[in-house]
Amino acid sequence: MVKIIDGKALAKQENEKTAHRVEKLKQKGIVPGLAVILAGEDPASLVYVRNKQRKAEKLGIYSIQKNFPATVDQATLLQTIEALNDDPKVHGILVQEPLPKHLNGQALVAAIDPQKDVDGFHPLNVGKLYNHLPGNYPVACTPRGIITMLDSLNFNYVGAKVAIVGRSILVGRPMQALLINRDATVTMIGRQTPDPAAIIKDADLVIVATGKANFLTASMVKPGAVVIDVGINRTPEGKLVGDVNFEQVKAVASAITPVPGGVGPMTIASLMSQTVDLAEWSLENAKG
Ligand SMILES: NC(=O)C1=CN([C@@H]2O[C@H](COP(=O)(O)OP(=O)(O)OC[C@H]3O[C@@H](n4cnc5c(N)ncnc54)[C@H](OP(=O)(O)O)[C@@H]3O)[C@@H](O)[C@H]2O)C=CC1
Ligand SMILES: Nc1nc(=O)c2c([nH]1)NC[C@@H]1CN(c3ccc(C(=O)N[C@@H](CCC(=O)O)C(=O)O)cc3)C=[N+]21
Ligand SMILES: [Mg+2]
Repeated sequence: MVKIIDGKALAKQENEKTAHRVEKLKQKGIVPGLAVILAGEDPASLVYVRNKQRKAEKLGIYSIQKNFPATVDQATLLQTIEALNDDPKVHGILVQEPLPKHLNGQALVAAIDPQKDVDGFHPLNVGKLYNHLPGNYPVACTPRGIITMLDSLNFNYVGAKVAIVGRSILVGRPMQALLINRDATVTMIGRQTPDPAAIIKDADLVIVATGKANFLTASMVKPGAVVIDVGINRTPEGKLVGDVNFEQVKAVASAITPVPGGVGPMTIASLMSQTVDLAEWSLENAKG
């Protein structure tokens, strides 16, 4: 029997812990704060923004939303980031991806104080993760949430063959780092990869983050593999679907995440807990 990995239930568990940690910080006079910068109207970003606003409010996290039209210029966004870097009420800053093409997203992320980089996208934090350095630093929320899901299955990382489809800074690359740091053998797949089907068919764990509905079909998957679906796509009818043909693949996989109710809620839970991490670390730094 296939196990449907319940992202909503796992997220609820994590959110309860987060709410408790928020309470403890409040007793010390600190309210964890999260600032989100959005330029334009990417549909997946709008889903994300709506859900995390709601969750932050529920958990007692102070949240600020900075919305700009798609025509906003780089200097305005840089000024916004600098003001948030200097705002003591803000512990986490996030710039929504994707950004309109005329903007330099890398430069914006590099302008975020690395200690407020709640997405873990700043080059300093990416470098720490990639080098498997010890210590406290933020890591990308979606891969962090996926690790929580895999841990819940007692997934055996050591020696596991993993195929990751998609190589973005948001998902694929940090996912690769977290998995190689756990001694998995990871193959990255992009548009130019020759014979991706053969690589995927050999994998014990398949993680799909392409933004292409129905990318992964049953015949591509090794029987008993674990399948993680990161994709968020809207059908013409307005339904939310992932990158995996869920009905087909669940007949072959040993465990699979649904969309909605899989990776998405875990991403939000990771974002909330990491906002609290940053607030706690800033308190430790202030003491030390
Ligand atoms: N549920 C959640 O919490 C989150 C969901 N998402 C969703 O996940 C999806 C991916 O997002 P993101 O990582 O930002 O995506 P990007 O659009 O930045 O990257 C897509 C990646 O997929 C690869 N790709 C696309 N088509 C194919 C193909 N046919 N064969 C092989 N590789 C392909 C691209 O390859 P190449 O590099 O060669 O161009 C690229 O690396 C989106 O639907 C997004 O909305 C994203 C973040 C969080
Ligand atoms: N800097 C940055 N960091 C991100 O992590 C980031 C981003 N930009 N841009 C957009 C993508 C997309 N993303 C989602 C997170 C949660 C849901 C989510 O809550 N999904 C619910 C949707 C439920 C519903 O509302 O129907 C689910 O899958 O169950 C969706 C999408 C994060 N992203
Ligand atoms: Mg400053």
